[in-house]
Amino acid sequence: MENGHAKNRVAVIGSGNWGCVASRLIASNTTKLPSFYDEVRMWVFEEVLLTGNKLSESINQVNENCKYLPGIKLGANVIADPDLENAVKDANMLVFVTPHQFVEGICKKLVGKLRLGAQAISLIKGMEVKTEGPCMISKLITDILGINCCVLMGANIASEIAVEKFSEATIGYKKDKEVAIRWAKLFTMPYFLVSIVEDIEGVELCGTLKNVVAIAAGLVDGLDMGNNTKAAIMRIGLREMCAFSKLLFPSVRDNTFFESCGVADLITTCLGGRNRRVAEAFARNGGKRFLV
Ligand SMILES: NC(=O)C1=CN([C@@H]2O[C@H](COP(=O)(O)OP(=O)(O)OC[C@H]3O[C@@H](n4cnc5c(N)ncnc54)[C@H](O)[C@@H]3O)[C@@H](O)[C@H]2O)C=CC1
Ligand SMILES: O=C(CO)COP(=O)(O)O
Repeated sequence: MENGHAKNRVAVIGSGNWGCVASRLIASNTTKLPSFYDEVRMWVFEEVLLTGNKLSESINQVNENCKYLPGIKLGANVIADPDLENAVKDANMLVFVTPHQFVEGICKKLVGKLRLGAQAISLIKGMEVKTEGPCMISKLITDILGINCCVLMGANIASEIAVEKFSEATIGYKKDKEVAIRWAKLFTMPYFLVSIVEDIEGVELCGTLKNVVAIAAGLVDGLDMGNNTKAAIMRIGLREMCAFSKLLFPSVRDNTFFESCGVADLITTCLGGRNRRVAEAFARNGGKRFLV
């Protein structure tokens, strides 16, 4: 019990590289925090592995996601569940961490299936671009499901956090600070420090737009243009991220760009992210498509 409230139960929607690492972080904390049930249900988009086994069954057998995060134990209290409705039905704290293009479909399947008073957080870096204009993923979740949704973004290359190398993250929230603090408690570890800022749009736009800059940085690498050019791309990119964010949401704060979600995520993704790697490979391949 915390402040007279019932215990919290967490479900994670997504089980890719970051989804598994986030589940591992959360599961480590739920066993220590009395205000949370230990068990963390992790929804798995079911796939059949080359061995013929189902991914969800394999995760539960070896406590590892051999496809998206091989070699890392998730914690015995992480239960993989391929049934979306079953995975979320008892949870009051929902963590969305899938590639952005699947969120709308997932949310539509969950309408009317959630616990009353459920809260969400999105770890998804991306946005939906609709004919009416761009729509942030947290807003999509709120609009479809009618629930409050925070965001967690930051310099968070999942494979590094999986082996407990130090990093920071930023939670963006709208008005409800108490809920943001509850999310921060759930994610914080000695090697994963989380701050909260009341600028949900700023935080989420940082996590989305830095990917565009990282693609440019990867092209610079692929064309062997050097570190000075890459630094210039990052500096100009950060300035453009800030200007574009304020054009979309005038409430976005300058300080947000100095949090982990801003300049730090921009740097780590331009150095080591998958967006950078794909762009470098594209440039080295003479600008032609290639198989990964
Ligand atoms: N990997 C990383 O280092 C980080 C990733 N992120 C963000 O987290 C989000 C999720 O990325 P990852 O966990 O890395 O995923 P991933 O890129 O490792 O894996 C893709 C996931 O999508 C699932 N999937 C495939 N088809 C699907 C469908 N039709 N419906 C639903 N799910 C389907 C796969 O089963 C797999 O779980 C993305 O928005 C990414 O930008 C954020 C921070 C770090
Ligand atoms: O968001 C990330 C690090 O914070 C990971 O970026 P990539 O998806 O480009 O690997």
